[in-house]
Amino acid sequence: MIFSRKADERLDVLAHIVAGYYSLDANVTRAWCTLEEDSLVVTLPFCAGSQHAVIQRFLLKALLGKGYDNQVVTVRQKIMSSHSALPPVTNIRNIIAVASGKGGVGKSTTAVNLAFALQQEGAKVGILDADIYGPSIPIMLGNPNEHPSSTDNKHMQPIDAWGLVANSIGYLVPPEDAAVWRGPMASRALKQLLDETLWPVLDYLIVDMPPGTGDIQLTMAQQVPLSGVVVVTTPQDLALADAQKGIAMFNKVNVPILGLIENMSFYQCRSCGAKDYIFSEDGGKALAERYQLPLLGALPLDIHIREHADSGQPLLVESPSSPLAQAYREAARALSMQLAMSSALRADGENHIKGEPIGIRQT
Ligand SMILES: Nc1ncnc2c1ncn2[C@@H]1O[C@H](COP(=O)(O)OP(=O)(O)OP(=O)(O)O)[C@@H](O)[C@H]1O
Repeated sequence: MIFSRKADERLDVLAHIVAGYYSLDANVTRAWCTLEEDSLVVTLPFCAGSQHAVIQRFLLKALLGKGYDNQVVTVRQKIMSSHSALPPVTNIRNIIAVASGKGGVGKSTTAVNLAFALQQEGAKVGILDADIYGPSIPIMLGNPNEHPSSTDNKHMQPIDAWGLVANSIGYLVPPEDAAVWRGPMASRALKQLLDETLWPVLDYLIVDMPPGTGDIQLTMAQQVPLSGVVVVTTPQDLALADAQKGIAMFNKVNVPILGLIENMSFYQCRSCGAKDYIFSEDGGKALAERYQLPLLGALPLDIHIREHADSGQPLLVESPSSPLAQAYREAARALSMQLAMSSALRADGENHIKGEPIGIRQT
């Protein structure tokens, strides 16, 4: 009895420290704190693998400050399935759409880099190219000539690319074929890509949506059991106006908007380091404030981002320690945390998770 009261006290103290670290309520973080043997364990419901050691050091120091010395603290993470209005897809815990109101703002580039960033934070990640009319994911993953294999002519094995799994209409038909499809055919193709791919167990499937807010996008948003959406915009007025239409569209179909990513926020001169706000300044921040949405990240207009996308050598794989890779990982952590904090868990638990993750390398 005395032991369990002492253990509870220790867990309460730990929960308060974790709450302080993440600016959350201790009622929330208390559920993350458990005792295993005599070790304190913090299980984060979001991915932040690169931060576990930092958090552990912080917790040990804070515990010591409260008179708890010689503690053993373990930090780990476990990502759960969040609620979506539609039935889940087998083996996928969370489906996150990356959308933009306007074309060419860097939606696909952001989707690919966020997918790798989530993976580097310890999540199992897949990417689905829903941009049926202009699939660019195969080029960005450096494997445009691959085709998914099938043993029963019904289901496809996703393409394994740098530890992610991926599928895209670009792996299946020549671009000129898909370009002439009408809306219902494009929507059907997306649904088939989603349902007929043999996804391994994934914490996140990132869906690169087609740009715009027309009927096709609306139908797609209604067909896919989305846990949430990230809206990519540049700070420019024109892009912001279209991003607002995107926000309105997802609100209409009750898909939670997890936040905004401002792409091409600024350009930093490589010689003198001066920043130029080519597409205007702080537009994404102002939009986020107006809609009370988190600004999950702001990425510069940078030649390396373009070069890696074009060459099919992903930035986060090739230069994982670069400041750009760090900025994407920071945005990925914010996204993962936002999803975990803002959505309810699936009421039916994890019945749709049918096995162990397969074929995915950990970085
Ligand atoms: N932050 C950035 N810095 C430099 N170039 C970028 C950046 N983001 C995207 N690009 C480049 O801008 C172009 C458009 O990017 P991308 O294809 O990702 O946009 P999109 O919004 O998905 O376009 P679409 O509307 O065609 O789907 C690409 O050449 C890409 O390499």
